[in-house]
Amino acid sequence: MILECDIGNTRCKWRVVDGDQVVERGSFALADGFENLVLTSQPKRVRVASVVEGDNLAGFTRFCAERGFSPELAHSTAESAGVVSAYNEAAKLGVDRWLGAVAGYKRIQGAVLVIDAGTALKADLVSAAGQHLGGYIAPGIALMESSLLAGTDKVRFDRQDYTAGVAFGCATADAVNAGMLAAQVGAVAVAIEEAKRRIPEGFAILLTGGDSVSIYKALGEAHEIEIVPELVLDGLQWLLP
Ligand SMILES: Nc1ncnc2c1ncn2[C@@H]1O[C@H](COP(=O)(O)OP(=O)(O)O)[C@@H](O)[C@H]1O
Ligand SMILES: CC(C)(COP(=O)(O)O)[C@@H](O)C(=O)NCCC(=O)O
Ligand SMILES: [K+]
Repeated sequence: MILECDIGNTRCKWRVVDGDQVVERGSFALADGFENLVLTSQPKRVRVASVVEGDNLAGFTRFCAERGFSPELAHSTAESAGVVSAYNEAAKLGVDRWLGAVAGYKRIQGAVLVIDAGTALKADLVSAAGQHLGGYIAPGIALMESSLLAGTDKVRFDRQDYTAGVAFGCATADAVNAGMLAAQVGAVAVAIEEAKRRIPEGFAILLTGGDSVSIYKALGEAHEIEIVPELVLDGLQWLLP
């Protein structure tokens, strides 16, 4: 059995796999600490994707040390499992993006656009030949909200008090939430247009990350998109076989 962890800037998503069976899974906010990762199974290996480091990984290091785990950390490389990085400095590509690109390419076995809506909104395009063609990094919904709050005096509202969707808002909460969602959906729509320009023959679109469902709903039915909640975790088997 293997414990797999996807440690993002906001949340840790984890599961224990036994071959291709998922034995247990969970997620928690990083700020709440790794005492929230409660295992009932006894994994022998730990594979990790982390985009945080230093003090922010201290809780995870302690979690592993207390259980005698020697975690194996995935890294972005110039080539993995038939996918070639677009980055000149391949190690600088976020490992979550690299895992998503590799897992997406393996899943589709062809050209794929991977959208990951987490702390940041990411897009990554891979060609049918496995060439990564680069991508986007933009603030995600929660980062947009915190930057609006930090940079203004009067954008203040009750977090609960809004209607979901991109309809024009007639109160601050609605205007902000619709505007942020529109920005996400707009970036995804432009990513799809840019991907069409690069790969006119066509490509699959995969969507993952904590905000994937709200973006999926707001995108409408113009695009055929598959939501794959654990795409980053799926990539670990290819980088750390
Ligand atoms: N249960 C939840 N707790 C916190 N955030 C959630 C939850 N479900 C969805 N979200 C949304 O998902 C985002 C985090 O997505 P995620 O893919 O886990 O990010 P990251 O990998 O960057 O930590 C949050 O900003 C929030 O908008
Ligand atoms: C862009 C990211 C911050 C996204 O992190 P996340 O939203 O998953 O928490 C992460 O992929 C990262 O740290 N990337 C390094 C820069 C790059 O990919 O070019
Ligand atoms: K992530």
